[in-house]
Amino acid sequence: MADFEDGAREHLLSLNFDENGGVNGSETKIHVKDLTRTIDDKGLTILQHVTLDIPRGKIMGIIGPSGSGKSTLLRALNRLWEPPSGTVFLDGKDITGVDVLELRRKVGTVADNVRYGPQLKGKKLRDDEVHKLLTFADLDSSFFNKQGSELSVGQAQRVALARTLANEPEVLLLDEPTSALDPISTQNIEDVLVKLKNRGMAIAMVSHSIKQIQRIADVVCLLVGGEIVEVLNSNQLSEAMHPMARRFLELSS
Ligand SMILES: Nc1ncnc2c1ncn2[C@@H]1O[C@H](COP(=O)(O)OP(=O)(O)OP(=O)(O)O)[C@@H](O)[C@H]1O
Repeated sequence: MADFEDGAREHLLSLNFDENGGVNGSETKIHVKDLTRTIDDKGLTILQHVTLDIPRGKIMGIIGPSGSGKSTLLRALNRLWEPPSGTVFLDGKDITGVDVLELRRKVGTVADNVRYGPQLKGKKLRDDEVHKLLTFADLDSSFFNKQGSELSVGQAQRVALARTLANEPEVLLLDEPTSALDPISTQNIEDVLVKLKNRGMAIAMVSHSIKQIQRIADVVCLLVGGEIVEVLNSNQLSEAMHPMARRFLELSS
């Protein structure tokens, strides 16, 4: 990253991650088992029997058409809704048995808007740590004192990322994290995500950009109509069999 402070990267990467922390391809961080979500009064099924492993030290891209259940799936992973059937395990432990605040600290979601602006001070970080986290999210220190209403959508996305990282999560859930960013900021954030996964973080990222998935995801999961229809290594995307995956690939080339 061009204007990246060395100290900022070191600070964040020295937070809670395993110092031996290389990539461990096969270790499952989150295991989703037979998750279904229905909205009974509307007769809607949003997720159907979803079973999935989200590995530690990797980026899992989640793709699929609009309304296919991608965000709903992400939100189940830190109990933003409680599944009526199915189980989510974090490090092998059923998340319904984990204190919900502790769970959300470990499994951080980057909200797509920041209504209350940067309030990192409240997290008992020193000012210099706050500045470093903002820098890490490709923002300069002037954002420290800005209100949410003063932020552009893209700035708000980056502030949300900084706020989430301040909690030192072990799992990062990202719902179209760069949808409002210019290509340079997008690249900077992608660089950060790759560094975080290389230090052992498990990252699940919904993205409508196949090119972004090809750039930074290790594994790709395709959701169609609330069902997982294909899981592939991202470098094998061109071998995808499902017609929706093929169509996505065609349109993004
Ligand atoms: N609480 C709810 N009540 C009724 N329908 C819901 C509810 N939450 C989600 N839905 C519906 O479930 C489906 C899946 O929504 P979701 O936001 O998970 O899709 P998505 O794949 O993330 O879509 P997009 O790519 O457009 O963001 C949509 O049809 C949505 O309208």
